[in-house]
Amino acid sequence: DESPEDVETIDLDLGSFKEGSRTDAETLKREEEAIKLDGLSVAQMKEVREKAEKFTFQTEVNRMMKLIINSLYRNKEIFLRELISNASDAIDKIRLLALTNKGELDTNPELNIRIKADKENKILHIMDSGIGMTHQDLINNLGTIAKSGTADFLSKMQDTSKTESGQDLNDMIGQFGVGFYSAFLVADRVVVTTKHNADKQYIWESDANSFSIVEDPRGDTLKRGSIISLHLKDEAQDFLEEDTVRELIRKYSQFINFPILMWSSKTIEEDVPIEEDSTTEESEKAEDNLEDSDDEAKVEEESENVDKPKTKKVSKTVWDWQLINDSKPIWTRKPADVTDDEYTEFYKTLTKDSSEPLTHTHFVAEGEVTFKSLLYIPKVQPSESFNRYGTKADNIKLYVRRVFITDEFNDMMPNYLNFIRGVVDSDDLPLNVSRETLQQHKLIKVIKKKLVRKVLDMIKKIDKDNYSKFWKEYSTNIKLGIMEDPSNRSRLAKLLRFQSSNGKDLTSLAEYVQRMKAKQEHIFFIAGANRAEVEKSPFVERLLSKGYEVLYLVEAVDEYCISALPEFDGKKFQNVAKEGFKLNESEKSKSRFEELKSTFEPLVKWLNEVALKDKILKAQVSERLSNSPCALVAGMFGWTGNMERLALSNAHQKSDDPQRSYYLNQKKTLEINPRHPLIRELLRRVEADEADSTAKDMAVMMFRTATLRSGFMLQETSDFADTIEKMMRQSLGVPLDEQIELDEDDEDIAGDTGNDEENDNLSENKDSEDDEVHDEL
Ligand SMILES: Nc1ncnc2c1ncn2[C@@H]1O[C@H](COP(=O)(O)OP(=O)(O)OP(=O)(O)O)[C@@H](O)[C@H]1O
Repeated sequence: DESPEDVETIDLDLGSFKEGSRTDAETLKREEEAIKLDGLSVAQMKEVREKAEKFTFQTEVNRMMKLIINSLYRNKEIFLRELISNASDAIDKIRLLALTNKGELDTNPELNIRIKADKENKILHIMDSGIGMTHQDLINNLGTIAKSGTADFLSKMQDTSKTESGQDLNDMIGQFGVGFYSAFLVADRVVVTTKHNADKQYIWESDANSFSIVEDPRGDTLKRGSIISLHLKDEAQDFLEEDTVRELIRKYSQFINFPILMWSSKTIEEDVPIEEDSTTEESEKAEDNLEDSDDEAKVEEESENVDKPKTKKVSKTVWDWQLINDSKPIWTRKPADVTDDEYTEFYKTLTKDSSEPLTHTHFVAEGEVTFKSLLYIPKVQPSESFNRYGTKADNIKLYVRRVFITDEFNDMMPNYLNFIRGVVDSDDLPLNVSRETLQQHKLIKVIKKKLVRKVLDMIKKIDKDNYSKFWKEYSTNIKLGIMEDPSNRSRLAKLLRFQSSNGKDLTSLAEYVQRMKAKQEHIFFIAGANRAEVEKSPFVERLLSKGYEVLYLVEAVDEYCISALPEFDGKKFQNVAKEGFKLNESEKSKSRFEELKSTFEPLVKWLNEVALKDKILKAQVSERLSNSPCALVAGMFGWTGNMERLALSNAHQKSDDPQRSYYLNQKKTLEINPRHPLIRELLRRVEADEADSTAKDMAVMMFRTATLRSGFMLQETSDFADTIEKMMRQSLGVPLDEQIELDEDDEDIAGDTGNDEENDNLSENKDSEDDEVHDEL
């Protein structure tokens, strides 16, 4: 329903800028004044400083300032990215307000960001016509840290003792951006002049130790917006150079959606009339306009037409606001016109990630709602992502008709896809409603649904090499998706990869199905802690020896994930550690199996009714075992040993949770291997004498080893150990009744064998069992 080629080009209707259009002398003058704070007379300046209210920074800000000021951070240039990004946010804010109250823009209808270097005074000014700050905003925003990003930054700093080394700090400054305060990377004094529609114009000033605020004695010169004026440190003078600044804007801020203008000089050629007798005067005048001495003045005589006044061409330097960026949003451009580099650079600006993305998709969706979108998959997701799973993530920016609305609709993506970064822009959503109303809008639901489809599509298209990188990073997300998003289950299932008995490489389910044997009906899998364990599990023995492929599910989430997946490509899944296992074999082997079943009927009956009566759900002859004598099989809806292990290690589960104890105490089926000599011997003994006590002991022993081998937790460990020790006595020829030698000193505590200490944490009904131990010994 959508082809990227259809992305149409739309011009920004707000905030567009035509070079050379800013010639209005009065506006320029106003800006000049505002920019030149230092242009205040000495007397004015003194008065301003005396009147100013003094403030101290919040402790956290102080700490951050110290870190920033003293940092050896090399990449100081990011300050410009941060300030431009703040300026852009401020313009976004006023534009958003203007959607519901048009009058807000009247105070200053032009929306742009301007940069001006004042070489003489060593000040770099960053101006915006954004929302501005009220007196209270200045205190709140530029004196405290509110945003989570910065708070995270500080807490990380605290966590890492290594930060003294500088290296980690470097990484962190880069990663977190640190916002406004990064101004102090390059400036020792920062002055913010600002005008908000709801307040007067103020001057905020700080030397990084404290700050002051005062009403601007010049009154309202800005009309609306802010100027951040950086008094550059000696070592940061390079940021006054036009070329340096222009390069930085291109590098970090080329995708800002508002015009960024720079006060720049350029050399133009001008025709200047030559008046016979005033030539010298003219060239002097031209000379006056030239700021640089290397400008040449060329004179061309116009010889042909004598009637026309003679002119000469003069190159001169003129200053004007020059547009630096292409503020047409990248997602509104045709994909064919956007280079890979541009996609990467946009991603970096969007995310502050320093590496390139794994992949992206750029599309326009049509139908019930039309929208354009550009989505990315980062190479890695933050390591703490799963700890914050399900909490809000502001990774998708929503625009309506190129106007930034919010990145706080935190459910634009389902939880399992909240690593996706990008933008969505629709013309079909209403602009003049509150965000809350918008969030409930029915079209938002449609957009969300389509976004998920497009993301899954993008993932499907990742090539083989990159897919393994993707899988390494995001496999758990996809598996959680299977559990959480039934409507996309089959799409997600195609993305799954598992280890398998087929080889070392991961396999997709489709590949598994292709390799299935002719009569094989099920996709076989076993779940466990790791490959080595599941490979040796009794449950896979016979399958493997008969050449069936078994999927090895060795991640914690795997077994839950597959339980949520009823089938793939019409094939049901069979957990080989659970009941219901059948091999679809030839008639001959079927009848042989029936024979075995009847042969072993007496043993099965005896196990069920005598030897293991209270321990197992039932005993039965196994189809799956080949080397092990027996195995313990979970019920169709019960927990396998793997599930049990996971449930017990899950810190969130309470030990008195009724569901948990229900599962833990569920009895399992004991499967016996009719081909195994131990089982055959047991059958022989039981047939000879149902009351054979050794046979009974051995049956209990087999049940317990099967419990362990099948990955379950053994409840009666102490008893188990005692039985083994008893068998050890027998093998070594030590009489069962031979007593433990006692030290003379120990005699008074002879009753205490010390046994319980070893088994303390394992034994559930320790007391009663210890009593038994004493009796036997
Ligand atoms: N040019 C500006 N115009 C209006 N308000 C601004 C401007 N610059 C900063 N602010 C205000 O100061 C606040 C603090 O800015 P800062 O850059 O430290 O953090 P942030 O932008 O909120 O977070 P981050 O930079 O981590 O995205 C901003 O949230 C904003 O309210």
